[in-house]
Amino acid sequence: MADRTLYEKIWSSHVIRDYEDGSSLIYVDRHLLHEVSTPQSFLAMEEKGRTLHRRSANLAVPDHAVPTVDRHKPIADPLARAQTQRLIENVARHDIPFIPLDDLRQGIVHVVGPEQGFTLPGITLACGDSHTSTHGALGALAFGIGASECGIVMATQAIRQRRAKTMRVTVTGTRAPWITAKDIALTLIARIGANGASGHAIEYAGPVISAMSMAERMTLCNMSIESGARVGMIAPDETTFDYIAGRPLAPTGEMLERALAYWKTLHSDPGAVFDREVTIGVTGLAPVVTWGNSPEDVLPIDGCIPAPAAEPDATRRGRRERALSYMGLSAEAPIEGTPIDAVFIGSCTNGRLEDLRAAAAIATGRKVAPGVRAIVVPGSGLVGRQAEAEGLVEIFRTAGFEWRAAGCSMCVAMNGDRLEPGQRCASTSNRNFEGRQGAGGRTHLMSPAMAAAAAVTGCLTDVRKLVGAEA
Ligand SMILES: CC(C)[C@H](C(=O)O)[C@@H](O)C(=O)O
Ligand code: SF4
Repeated sequence: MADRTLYEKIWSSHVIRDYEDGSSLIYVDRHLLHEVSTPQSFLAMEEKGRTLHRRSANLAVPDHAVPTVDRHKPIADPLARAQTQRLIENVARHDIPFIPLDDLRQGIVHVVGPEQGFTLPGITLACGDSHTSTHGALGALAFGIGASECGIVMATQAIRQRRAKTMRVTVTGTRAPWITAKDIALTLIARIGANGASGHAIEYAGPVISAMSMAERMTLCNMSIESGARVGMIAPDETTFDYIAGRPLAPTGEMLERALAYWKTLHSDPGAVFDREVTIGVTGLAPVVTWGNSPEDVLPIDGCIPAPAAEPDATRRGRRERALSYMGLSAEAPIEGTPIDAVFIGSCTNGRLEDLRAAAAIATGRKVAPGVRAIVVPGSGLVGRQAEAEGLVEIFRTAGFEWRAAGCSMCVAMNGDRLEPGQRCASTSNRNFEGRQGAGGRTHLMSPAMAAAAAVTGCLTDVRKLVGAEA
C-alpha cells in the first residue's frame, strides 16, 4: 500500500461507504455533548422516531452556560438554567452517560474528554462544537459538526463527510523561555491567515511538537480551527500513551496492549504526500498577542500596531480600520503598555493544569494591579482540585485573582461572566471577535503567563521583562 498520512489512515479505517459525489459515510466512534448545541440534536433525532444507537459512545457535560460562582444555588440566568435543565432531561430520556454540574469531573467538554480517557488515538470523535479539533492532540480524528448532525450521529453512529485536504505543519527550532504552544498557534494563524487552512486537516509534526506535553499539543490542535482547518492532529507517541494510561475510561490490561500495538501504527508514513506543507521556525520568536478582531491579527509583544494604510488590499485595509476603532487602538503605537481592565485565564485552549501553573508562577509574590479584575477558571473540576492541592489556588487568591468553578466562562460570555462595553481583556481563550467576551468588549489573546503578567502590571506586558528573563 502507498504511504499514507495519519489523517488518511484514520479516515479510511472509518469509511462505511463512498458516494458518487465524492463524499463518504464515516463511522463515528465517540460523541461529546454539551448543553448549547444539543437541544436541536435531540429534537432532530426524536422527530424522526429514531433512538440512540450506542449509549456508551456518548458523553455529556454542561459547560458553556454554567455559572462559575455559587454552584450550590440554582442557576440564576433563565436561559442558562433552561439549557442546562434541557440537557439533563434529554440525556436522562436516552440514558446517555452524563457528568452533572456538582461532579468534580465536570468541565469544558474538550478538557473533560481527554482527561477521562474518553478521547483515544485512532478514533473518530464528533461534537457539536468547533473546538473539537482539540482532541486531535491524542491522535484522534476529531471534528466539530452541526446540531442536526449530532442527532444523526446519536441515531446512527455515522456521518456523511467529504475527505479533507491534508496540510503538514512542521515546527522546528529552539523555543526560548516563555514561548508557548499558544504563541506558536497564533504565529501559524498570522502566517497562513484565519482562512489559510480551510478545507484542510492539519497534522503538526517536527521536533518541537515531539517535545511538547499533551497540554501544549491540545492548545495547538484547539487553535487549528482558527486558521480555518477542519481538523488538527498529532501522531500519538510515548507522551500520548503515558498520558492515557490509568485514565478512567481508557483501556486496561490485554485491551491496552492491543490498543497500543495499533496506536503505534498511527503516524504518517515516511513517503506520505500532503496537499500542503508549512514550516514554522520558533527560534527567536517573541511572545505574541493579538491586537484586532481576528486571530490572525497577531503581533510580537514588542511590536507596533499595523497601520491600515500599509495594507494594499482594500478589503483588508477596511477591516484593519474597523478593528482599530473597535479595539480603541492607534496605528503604529507599541502594543506593549496598553492598559487593560480585565484578565481571563481559562478556556479549552488554556484551562489545563500546566496553564494554571504557568500563570501562578507569574502571580507568585505579585498583586493584581489596582482596577484590574482577573479571573481564573479551571478547565474542569479535576484541574481545579489539582490546582488546589498544588497550592496554585492559594497563590492566585493571595495575588488578588478570583478563583472560579469550571466552565467556558468568559471565553464566550454565555454564563454571565462578561466584559462591559469598552473593557479591554488579556485572555487565554481562542477568539477575539467583536463582542465575543461581552458586547463591546475588547479581547487580546495570549498565553497564560502573558495574561498573568498583564494582570499584575495592569497593561499588556512582555513577560520576559517582568521576570528578568533574557529577551
Ligand atoms: C457554543 C458552541 C457551539 C461554540 C462552538 O461551536 O465553538 C463555542 O464553543 C465557541 O467556542 O464559539
Ligand atoms: S471554552 Fe470557549 S472555545 Fe472552548 S468550547 Fe467553551 S466557548 Fe468554545
